[in-house]
Amino acid sequence: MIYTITLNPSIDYVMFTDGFEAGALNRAHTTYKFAGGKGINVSRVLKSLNTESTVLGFLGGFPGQFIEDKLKASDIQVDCVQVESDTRINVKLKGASETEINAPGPDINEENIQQLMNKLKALTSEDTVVIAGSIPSSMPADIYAQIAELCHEQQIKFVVDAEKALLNSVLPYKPVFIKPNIVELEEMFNTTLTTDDAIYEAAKRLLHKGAQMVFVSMGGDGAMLVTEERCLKATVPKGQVVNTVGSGDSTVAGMVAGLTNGLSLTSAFRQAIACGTATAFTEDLATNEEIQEIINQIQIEEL
Ligand SMILES: Nc1ncnc2c1ncn2[C@@H]1O[C@H](COP(=O)(O)OP(=O)(O)O)[C@@H](O)[C@H]1O
Ligand SMILES: O=P(O)(O)OC[C@H]1O[C@](O)(COP(=O)(O)O)[C@@H](O)[C@@H]1O
Repeated sequence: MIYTITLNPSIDYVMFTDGFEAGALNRAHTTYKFAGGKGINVSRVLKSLNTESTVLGFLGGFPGQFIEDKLKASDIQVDCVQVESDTRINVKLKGASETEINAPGPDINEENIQQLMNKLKALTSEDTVVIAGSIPSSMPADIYAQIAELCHEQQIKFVVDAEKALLNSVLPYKPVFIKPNIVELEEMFNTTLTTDDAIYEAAKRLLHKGAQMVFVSMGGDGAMLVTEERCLKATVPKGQVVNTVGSGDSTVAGMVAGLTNGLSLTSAFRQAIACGTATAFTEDLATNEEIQEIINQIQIEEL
């Protein structure tokens, strides 16, 4: 079974305006409320790819209930720890450009953390864990390392999509892959990376620190997948970008589903990119139909 862990889920409140102006009264013409947070998005796209997963993490209050109801309505299994304070609501403003405001998240206490760790202790080498997204400020900064260490000890395959410090903390435990976007990769090395060679070299350094594969997503510029032996570069088709929220998570889902379902590395990577781009071109996360429509337009070259 695939388990996604979202330590800090969110309702994503997406507001489309005709032009967003800071400091002015803006009116939205269309709004959506989505069950969000990185691991949850991964589970939602896995479902579209006909791949089962269970959502783990913390949910609280009416936003937590909304998320649980939405996931269950989509026939996605949920086994979250219930917490006292409210799950956050993140605001995504769509005007001429995209503006996001992500909230810090609820209070999570030691008992809540233990409840989650106990669930993870039941997993085995047959399972895959995806840990993704920020941590509420009330949680210990080494929680990713703690989960990664547990996965390593129990031979559970695991994948990580999070910011710099969290990514760095899991490398010694050998994640199957990590997915920094290009900005996060630059932050990890405190430099700008403007050529394929520079991105490849940075990814290689993360392999040497313990990652089995590094998946660098680059928005409309596609992505690069670096392993010890191979370097694949994906180019995406041009299209109407509608809402890129969840694009990165969609790539993680496409890759995890591909690896789990026995696709070749190239096919898994192509599927991952198709998921990311199909999501960027639609309001919500991509459907299977939208992914299949685009998959043959994804170019993969071996560098
Ligand atoms: N403007 C875009 N045009 C086409 N595809 C996009 C665009 N933005 C994102 N994507 C797709 O989504 C993937 C992940 O996007 P990215 O912005 O790098 O991730 P994250 O959301 O983690 O920052 C990209 O590799 C690409 O496949
Ligand atoms: O946990 P973080 O880093 O605050 O990110 C949470 C946000 O990221 C998302 O999971 C989208 O992530 P991506 O656009 O990187 O795929 C939203 O659903 C959510 O609001």
